[in-house]
Amino acid sequence: MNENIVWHSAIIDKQTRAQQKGHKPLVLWYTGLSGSGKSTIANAVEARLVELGAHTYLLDGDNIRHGLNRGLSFSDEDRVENIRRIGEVSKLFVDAGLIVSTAFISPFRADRALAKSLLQPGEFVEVYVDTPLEVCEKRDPKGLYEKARRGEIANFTGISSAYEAPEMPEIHLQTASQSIEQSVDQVIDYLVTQGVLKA
Ligand SMILES: Nc1ncnc2c1ncn2[C@@H]1O[C@H](COP(=O)(O)OS(=O)(=O)O)[C@@H](OP(=O)(O)O)[C@H]1O
Ligand SMILES: Nc1ncnc2c1ncn2[C@@H]1O[C@H](COP(=O)(O)OP(=O)(O)O)[C@@H](O)[C@H]1O
Repeated sequence: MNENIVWHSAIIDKQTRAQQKGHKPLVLWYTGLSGSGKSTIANAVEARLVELGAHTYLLDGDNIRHGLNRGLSFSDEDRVENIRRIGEVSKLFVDAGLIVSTAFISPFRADRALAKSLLQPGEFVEVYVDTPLEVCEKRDPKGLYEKARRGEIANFTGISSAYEAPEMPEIHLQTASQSIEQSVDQVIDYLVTQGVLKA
């Protein structure tokens, strides 16, 4: 880091912005295999949050890889960098007072821990979208599992690249046995219980 770059404190801080918005800022960090339901659930939760008057922003893996993280591959090294940047961007959006949702596979525990370490206690809510590989593969919404099985995609998560499941997620969604609506309710209930939102 350049020693001539000095951190500048702002007059308007996170607390002030949170007060203005009427809810606590935090990140809902969805993690799970491709096709587990991260985007679907994160979008549905965000829609519910907006109905409840919350100020939100959604960072979605596929979209971010078209812009900010264009050029990063699916090697372990590039996934680490992908998630490091998303952690930093999430921190900025939390600082802006928003309820941020991130929908990335984020397969490695150490990288999720790094993202968590950038935030204050309670601001990083790990949402494990726990869907067995067989179910994801059956859904195969983008046809990627079929391609990966044919050997047309290298380093595919769950097949030829590792996924390290969360050990103590704040929210555990089991989409093989619960509907999208039930998952949305579970996330919203958690936020109400934690005093992030008013019921
Ligand atoms: N090799 C390989 N492995 C896994 N996923 C692949 C791969 N190649 C492309 N895709 C598509 O990219 C999406 C995952 O991107 P992420 O940025 O979330 O991945 S990661 O967090 O860096 O591991 C993932 O999107 P989701 O299905 O929404 O998870 C896939 O559509
Ligand atoms: N109970 C469920 N919860 C979440 N998604 C489900 C469920 N049942 C079926 N699906 C479908 O599974 C697919 C999940 O895809 P997506 O949300 O893109 O996952 P991801 O972002 O994790 O890759 C969607 O087509 C969704 O409609």
